[in-house]
Amino acid sequence: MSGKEEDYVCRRDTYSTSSADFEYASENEVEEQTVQETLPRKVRNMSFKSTSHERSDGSEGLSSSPESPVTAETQELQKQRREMSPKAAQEEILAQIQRLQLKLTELRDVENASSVGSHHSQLNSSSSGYSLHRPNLEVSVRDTSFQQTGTGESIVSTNSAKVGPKLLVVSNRLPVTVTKDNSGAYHFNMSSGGLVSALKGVKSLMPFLWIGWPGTEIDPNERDYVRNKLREDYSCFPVFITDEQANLYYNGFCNDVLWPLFHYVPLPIVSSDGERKFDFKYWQAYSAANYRFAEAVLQVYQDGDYIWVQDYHLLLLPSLLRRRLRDVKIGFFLHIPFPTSEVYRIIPVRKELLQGVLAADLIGFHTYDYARHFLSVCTRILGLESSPKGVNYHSHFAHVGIFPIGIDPNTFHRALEDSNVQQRIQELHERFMGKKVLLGVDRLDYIKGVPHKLLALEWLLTKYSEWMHKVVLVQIAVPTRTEIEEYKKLSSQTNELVGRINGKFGTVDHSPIMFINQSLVFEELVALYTVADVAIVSSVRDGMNLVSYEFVMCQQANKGVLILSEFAGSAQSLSGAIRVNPWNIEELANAIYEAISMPRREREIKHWKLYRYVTTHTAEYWAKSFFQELDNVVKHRDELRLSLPLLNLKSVTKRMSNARARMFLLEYEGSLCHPKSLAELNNPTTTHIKILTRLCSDPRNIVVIISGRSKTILDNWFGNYPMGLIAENGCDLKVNGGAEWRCLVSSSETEWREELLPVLQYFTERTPGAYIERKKHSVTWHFRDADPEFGSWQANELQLHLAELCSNLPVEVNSGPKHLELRPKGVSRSTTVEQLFSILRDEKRTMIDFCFCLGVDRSSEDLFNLIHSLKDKVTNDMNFSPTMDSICCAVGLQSTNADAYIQDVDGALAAIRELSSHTSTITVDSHLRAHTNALSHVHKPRRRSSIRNQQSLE
Ligand SMILES: O=P(O)(O)OC[C@H]1O[C@H](O[C@H]2O[C@H](CO)[C@@H](O)[C@H](O)[C@H]2O)[C@H](O)[C@@H](O)[C@@H]1O
Ligand SMILES: O=c1ccn([C@@H]2O[C@H](COP(=O)(O)OP(=O)(O)O)[C@@H](O)[C@H]2O)c(=O)[nH]1
Repeated sequence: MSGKEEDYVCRRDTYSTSSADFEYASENEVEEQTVQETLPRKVRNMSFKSTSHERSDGSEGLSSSPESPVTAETQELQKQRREMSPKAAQEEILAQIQRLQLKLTELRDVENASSVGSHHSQLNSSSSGYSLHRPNLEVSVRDTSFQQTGTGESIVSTNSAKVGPKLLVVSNRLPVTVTKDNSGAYHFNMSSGGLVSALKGVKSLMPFLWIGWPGTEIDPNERDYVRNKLREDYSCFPVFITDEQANLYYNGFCNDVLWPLFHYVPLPIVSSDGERKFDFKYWQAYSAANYRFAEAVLQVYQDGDYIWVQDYHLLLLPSLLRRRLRDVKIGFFLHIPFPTSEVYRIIPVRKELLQGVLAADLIGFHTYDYARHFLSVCTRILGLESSPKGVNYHSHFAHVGIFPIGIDPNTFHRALEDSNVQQRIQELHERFMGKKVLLGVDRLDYIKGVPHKLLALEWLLTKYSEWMHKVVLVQIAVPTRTEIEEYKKLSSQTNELVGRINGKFGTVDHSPIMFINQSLVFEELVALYTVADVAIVSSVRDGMNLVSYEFVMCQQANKGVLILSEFAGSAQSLSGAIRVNPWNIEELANAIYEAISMPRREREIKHWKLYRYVTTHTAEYWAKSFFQELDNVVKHRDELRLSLPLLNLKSVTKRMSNARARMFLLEYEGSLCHPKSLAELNNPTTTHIKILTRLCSDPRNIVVIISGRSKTILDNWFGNYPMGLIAENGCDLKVNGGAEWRCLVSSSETEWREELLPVLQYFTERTPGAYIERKKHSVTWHFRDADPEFGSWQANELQLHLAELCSNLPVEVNSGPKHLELRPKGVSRSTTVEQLFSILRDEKRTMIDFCFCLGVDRSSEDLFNLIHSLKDKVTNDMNFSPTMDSICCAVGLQSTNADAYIQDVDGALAAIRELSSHTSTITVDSHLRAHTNALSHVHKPRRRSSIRNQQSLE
């Protein structure tokens, strides 16, 4: 196992995973590996595909699949069973049954897997964050009912009838807190949090199930009871996590790594105990916990269900689900800020997290800024093209949307009508008579800016001393995450400040700060919201901040003023607030002064503005908008898939086998290998040569490689093999097997170079990372290695300049992925392919009756069009059989003229491999020997993996 694999595979004593799901290989590694090589050793040795996992506790987990799945463990297990209690032994047997059941499913799945999806999904499980393939657990997840075992854990039944689709909401915590008292009895308390009320509206649309952690470790023997109770009484489905695991995952990774960084708080490199702050054990626990959640979802998922994943605790979950359920509808909502790329890039596992969430169909944020940062991060960190609508990643479009959450106004209306609340309001009015009440309601979290608020009060009381005995700050500081060092520090710092200010400005009759370091019951909170004159939200970052909304709901009578930090998400919606920068203590103090001195009329106007917003943009509205958008994007996705299906290899090979002369037009960079700006980095690997030479070895096949590189480079790469070559995107052509290149550029004018090169040079000097590739006929300006945003921006500028300059020159500007190309007018890949066909005709070669064309999505449109048009006129052309068949296949899902698509480069390579295996292999060995010799000149120094591949071939 490589060091990399070790990093991602969780410790066996807590949770072990096969690396098929958690392995992240670099592009180069993947490119050089064969399908078999990319699979972990354990899986490679098996006669069937496995994506399964094994947990040491043996419960619920998907099993791993050793070489002899049933017998290898048997002796050891039997021995263990003899030593176990009867109950534990029964549980063990049941877990075994479940494992076998899943294995059966996998075997059936493999049997059915014949499309390219299933082939290249094996490649993809390591090459990308997620891959699209058929659900391995399709049979087992079809059912939502559980068979009671009577003794241990439930096992999943496979045979119940399917009901209509349901919504599965997945969040870290269930809305029900489960506790166990000293007598061993369980208690279930439903919370009335924001998400609970938000989802009320969606509940009316379809059946609903909430999946999450019950907040405590549940004894395995009692899990069935807890699960059934939650399911029946609360529509909840628990994800069981041990306390140790929860500590590492929730406190360690979620709240001590992701939370601070997403809120712009830098990570210290070491904690106070001298441990690394970002420790891989936290990441492993996070991955393992996400995997646990995926298992739980798969147990209750049925085809057609919608899955809505909530928040930063579960960033990996969309990809874990997508791997198993290709067509699943997944929404993801981030409740906290998404930071700028300069902060996000600090996270050591930044790519993995992005790849995880990008498998969702819709990713929602509270504000435009968060969405903008996310898109920018996708471009900068993963090098993906993004638009305001979303990001395309491995042929899956992740839509991005802005959905500011709200609250449930009715909850507050009802509370305010409650006579107990009214009585409490009365009491508080009397208690604070003659004073202005400032209110702060925060968890005692460093993001909430509580010290900022206290310092501002201190400033106010110093500067406007007339208010010294007339204002009181009621600060609710709900203890939170008290095990974490930073929270402990904040708590003592806050206590000190409160003591100092109360000591400085307090009297026997009056303390300026009433500090309540505990959570309040809802009724008390509503009463406080109602009597307050000013609410101060001074967060230094806050995803949204619901407190600001709740205060507004309770201020219909008083028309109090809201002071709101511009760093809270709600500041972007609540324009009736006084918006402040909490870091500017004086500004905050002045805002408090302005608020307590504000005339009623002005307060009324501001309040109505706020009230209108809060009562229309409710939690229910938020949930419904998100859900409707999810439904729309998924419908659109499915329509697109229908119009451009995934390449069906079985059908291609069948159609190919009927043909006597086949043409394979294969674009090289972008289709068969990941594009790089420097040609030297894109040498074909041994795997490429092996596959392509095998394809060429069949006398019925004509293989043509198409590239933008020069003929010298193509000769270096492929010159030793009987392939046709098209260089400089059509400028030079070498017909299969021939030694000579034909030049297809008619104009010999080259003066344009002198005129245009200085312009390219000018932009290159001003675009770090950009470079000019000069070729015989054409020139390419590459910006792949430049800053993605700046590079695109410069490319647009350059294109405008060039377009103007080229209008009277025999050259045209073509824009391609991460490059601009200056090519003589009238020459293109399609014109050259057309020429090739006519050369073949003139040379009276066999009539082509099958053509397979592979190209990168949009940039190959002209080629696909040509093939379609040639196909249309086959009957008039002697070069084609009257029955010529053709398939245009795009690598990527954006092409409009292709007949089918392949997800990515790895999939394309796997597909060509498959096609090559349907050819004669008589001459493959001699070609390979030639390649090995050729490589010894081309590949210096050799990369480790290419040497390894070569050795395995030799
Ligand atoms: O205590 P936790 O379980 O770790 O959760 C912390 C809080 O998370 C949620 O707040 C976040 O979402 C809110 C609604 O979208 C948003 O207003 C806030 O800015 C986010 O931090 C949750 O709503 C809180 O109850 C939790 O305390
Ligand atoms: O004693 C308290 C104080 C606050 N809250 C609730 O906690 C939530 C805080 O949400 P917000 O979005 O403002 O901040 P978060 O704590 O989620 O970061 C609000 O709904 C408050 O009503 C509560 O339940 N008990």
